[in-house]
Amino acid sequence: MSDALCTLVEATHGQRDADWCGRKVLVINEGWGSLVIAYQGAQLLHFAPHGQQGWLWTTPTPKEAPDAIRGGIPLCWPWFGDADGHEGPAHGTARTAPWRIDAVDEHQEGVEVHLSPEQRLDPQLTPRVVIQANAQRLNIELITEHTGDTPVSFTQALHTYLAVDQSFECRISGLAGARYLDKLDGLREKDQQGELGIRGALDRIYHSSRPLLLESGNTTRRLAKQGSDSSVIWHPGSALPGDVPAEQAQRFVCIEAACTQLDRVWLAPGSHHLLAQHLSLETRDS
Ligand SMILES: O=P(O)(O)OC[C@H]1O[C@H](O)[C@H](O)[C@@H](O)[C@@H]1O
Repeated sequence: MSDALCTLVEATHGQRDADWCGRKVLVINEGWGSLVIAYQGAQLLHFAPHGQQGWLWTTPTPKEAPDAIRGGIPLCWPWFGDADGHEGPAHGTARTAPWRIDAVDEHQEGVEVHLSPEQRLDPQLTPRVVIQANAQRLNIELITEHTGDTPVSFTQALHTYLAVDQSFECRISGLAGARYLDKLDGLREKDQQGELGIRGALDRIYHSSRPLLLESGNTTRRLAKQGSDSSVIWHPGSALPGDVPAEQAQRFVCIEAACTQLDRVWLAPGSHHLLAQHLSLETRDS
């Protein structure tokens, strides 16, 4: 966890709003653990069960608000990747928009937080987010309701940045045999041979709905998902974006639960779609 986020969490007992790098954030620090959510983009920036290191990575040097924050779980909505015929930035408008917190339901074992955008982000689609956290797991749901009149399709992602010891020593299992589009090779279609070891720059869209295991050092994390047939794996390698300091280059890997050009979501008026990612620690007998 970045020093500034760490200081915020340590200075919090219970729940409060605070400022992080010019952005309003909700900080919760309870017996079960801690989390930090930015009102910008409904972006979860930090989650840790009590006594554990943070599970997510967030840059200590974000661009100025309201530019997108690199880290935690950015929402790519209502499109993933390039503007895809829309007018607007890569990965959509949700991650830079102001959101409001509709409810914080705290209980002995954990917390559930509900968020919705302050303004309409799409003419027909309305998103909301539910984050559930406790000492064992983190669940995030991005629910899209069709509140318009005509069928519409969209793409999206929960663009999760996982904190790791050494990016280029990580292994991701659960993708063996899956087809993928290699974004670093002109979107060529390829087959994953064996398990995936991250050893350099990687930008791939796997056609897969399976749960994945991320092994980093002595820790194995399980990432399951719902409502998603695309798993995006991304690390920039040595071509670091400007908001990633060199010493942080090996501290993260992105494993994204997505709906992409491989599995666009079609919604009829009055229907909804639920995209979810579930993170937990893998133990030997689980
Ligand atoms: O820099 P961003 O807009 O946050 O995008 C970061 C990355 O997100 C995804 O993982 C895409 O597959 C990548 O192509 C992109 O570079």
